[in-house]
Amino acid sequence: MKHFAEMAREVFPLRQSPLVHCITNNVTIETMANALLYIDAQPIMTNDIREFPALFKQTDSLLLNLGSLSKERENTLLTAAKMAKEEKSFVVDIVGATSAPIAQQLAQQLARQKPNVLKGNISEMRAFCGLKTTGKGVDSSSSDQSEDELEELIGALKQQDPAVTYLATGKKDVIVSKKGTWVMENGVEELQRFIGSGDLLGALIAALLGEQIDNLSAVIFALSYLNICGEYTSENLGPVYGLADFRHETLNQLSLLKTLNQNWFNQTKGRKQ
Ligand SMILES: Nc1ncnc2c1ncn2[C@@H]1O[C@H](COP(=O)(O)OP(=O)(O)O)[C@@H](O)[C@H]1O
Ligand SMILES: Cc1ncsc1CCOP(=O)(O)O
Ligand SMILES: [Mg+2]
Repeated sequence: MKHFAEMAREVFPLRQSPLVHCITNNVTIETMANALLYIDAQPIMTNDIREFPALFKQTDSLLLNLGSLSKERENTLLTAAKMAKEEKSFVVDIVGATSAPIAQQLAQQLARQKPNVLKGNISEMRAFCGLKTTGKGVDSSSSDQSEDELEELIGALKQQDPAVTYLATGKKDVIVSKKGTWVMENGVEELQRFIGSGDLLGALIAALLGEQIDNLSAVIFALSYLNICGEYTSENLGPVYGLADFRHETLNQLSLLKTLNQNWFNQTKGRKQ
């Protein structure tokens, strides 16, 4: 992790205020837009494909999130991915691939457009690889996260297109890229108990790609930053707190940690396999 530790101080605060175009679900769209502002990026949430040619000239990266899909958004996501292919950095977040066969199929189609990063929670990523999963709805299950299941997932991700960097989130997070495999261990359990933590992570990765940070580093820094914000929150809120306060304070930390503790990356726990 030494290489990343040296780089970390250069990453946050962001210098270029990247404009991130997000095509995303209706549930977490506002949380995602604010999270981008809190880390000094700029969001634009546009679904209208007529706007894309002009918009693509301005944006630095693109996020495609498959949650709360509709036929119209499916078309929008495919159009954007085809335009982005080899032209613009983009992240695909396969929300719902565990439970919705159409999202699962769309995830495969979008993967063929070679996103920089394809992510989901561990159950969604198991579904993407064709492995059995006990995940339901948009959440992962704990039984998909045993050491054996994680090893199986890592093996399956290594069989996927090596042009793409893969992130599977959960208690432990798995990153598979052509540069190697990492297992990361930051975060607190409450992060999976507010809606949008996974979604905003996808947007943070896209923001770092928009700063021309390489795929693997963008994943490691965005993931570690969010999870360490969650850890700070849990430590600072006291022994008893409600989940709404946890959510609020974690979002606050997104805006604070980068300036209050420039050595935040030293708290990263993880290893290359
Ligand atoms: N049990 C957990 N312990 C620590 N961190 C977690 C846990 N579950 C999820 N996280 C973290 O919360 C964030 C969102 O992950 P997850 O809940 O898996 O995504 P999603 O919202 O897409 O289902 C990630 O940064 C992940 O590392
Ligand atoms: C509840 C819900 N339903 C469709 S999308 C969505 C939000 C999912 O957010 P996340 O993937 O960050 O948990
Ligand atoms: Mg979630």
